[in-house]
Amino acid sequence: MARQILKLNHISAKGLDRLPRDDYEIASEFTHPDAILLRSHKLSADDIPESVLAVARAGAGVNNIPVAECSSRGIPVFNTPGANANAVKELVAAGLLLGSRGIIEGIHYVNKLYGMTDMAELHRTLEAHKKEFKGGELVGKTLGVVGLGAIGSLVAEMALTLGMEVVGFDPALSVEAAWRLSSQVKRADTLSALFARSDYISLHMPVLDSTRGLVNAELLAVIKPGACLLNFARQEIVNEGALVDALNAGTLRKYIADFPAPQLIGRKDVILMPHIGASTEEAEDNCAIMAAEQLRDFLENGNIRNSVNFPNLSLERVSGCRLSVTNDNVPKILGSLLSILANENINVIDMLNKSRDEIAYNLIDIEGELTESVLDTMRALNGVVNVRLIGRCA
Ligand SMILES: NC(=O)c1ccc[n+]([C@@H]2O[C@H](COP(=O)([O-])OP(=O)(O)OC[C@H]3O[C@@H](n4cnc5c(N)ncnc54)[C@H](O)[C@@H]3O)[C@@H](O)[C@H]2O)c1
Ligand SMILES: O=C(O)[C@H](O)COP(=O)(O)O
Repeated sequence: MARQILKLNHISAKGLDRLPRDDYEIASEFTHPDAILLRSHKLSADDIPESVLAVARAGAGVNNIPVAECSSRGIPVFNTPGANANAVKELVAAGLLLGSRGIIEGIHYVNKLYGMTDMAELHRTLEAHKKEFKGGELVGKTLGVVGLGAIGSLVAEMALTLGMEVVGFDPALSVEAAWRLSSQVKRADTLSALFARSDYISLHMPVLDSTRGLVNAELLAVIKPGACLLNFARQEIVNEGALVDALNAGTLRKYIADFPAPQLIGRKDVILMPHIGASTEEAEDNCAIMAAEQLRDFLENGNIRNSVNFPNLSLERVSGCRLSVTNDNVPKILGSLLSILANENINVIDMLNKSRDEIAYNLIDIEGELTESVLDTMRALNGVVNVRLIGRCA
């Protein structure tokens, strides 16, 4: 029977093609879907039917998904790290230019001259007014990059090529991300230090309990006067009241963001875009392909790549018959599972077990006949969250 994928956003056809239609049905409504594929759709725990085995986010941020609830139900949540990073980097480059030059104001001014038909008069008018749109250059200015992951590291690199000084802050920098980073990126010891010395600040961290409202009145009070803040990460990271106060006080010269909010729209010192950081053909294809492939590998093999709540784990198939078991990360459960199999004379020919926080996940390749009642015995074990039989047993 074909697996059913509930698709809650537009997903690029190139990604959906990775789920062959003979084996997968894809639609925006199913009562008992096997998995959910989405982008920024706000998913609540109540919207996830019991049948769902996995949730795949074609994109980076997972703050629209109830990840903790998924973890307690044994549902891995996947995302696509880095797949849209270049698209965001390019928009940040545009943001830096919009923040340094009178480009938007200049374009508005020219549009207002619609109907001026005399070329000489048009020329005179433009030349007389262009001083109103003078800007500054980026070269030699300092960009502070907050969060040096997939996007932040590309933004840092891009700014260096524009001749900017780059200072970075990331308290949880992974070793892999550190290797990617140019040695020219200077390290700020604290966020306040970064805010105090940067002419431009670009945010590139996820929304977490630790980052929600992180850019607050205290931080904005130490910002270098006349600095420009770019937010292509998430609105929730910036305290809106404190932001408006800093703009009104003139300490923050400009706010450029991908997340419009009612009290920011229409301000001269704010440039807002409609959450288009990842809206390029290339990024949409990359994210959709990665999400679909990860989902398929999980549904067909139990392998886990790029999950935000489960351990990453991949085991080559040596038999047609595989068990995937999710359990609480406590002692003795794996032993009990293996005893049940041994008592049934079922041979384990390969297995892998990994844990992450409170979750342990196992792939167990077996030989022998496995009945539904054995599976139920395993499911009934204290601490076992779910047991799935993948493939057919002999
Ligand atoms: N505007 C858009 O369309 C768009 C597109 C993609 C991603 N995003 C947002 O950008 C975020 C980052 O994406 P990414 O692909 O670079 O993710 P990533 O996981 O590769 O990098 C995030 C980095 O933030 C760091 N970090 C965590 N807490 C921090 C803190 N308190 N201070 C500083 N750094 C901290 C992490 O250590 C990590 O290195 C996403 O979570 C998403 O919210 C927006
Ligand atoms: O976190 C992300 O990947 C971005 O915010 C992109 O969101 P989107 O897929 O809805 O454009």
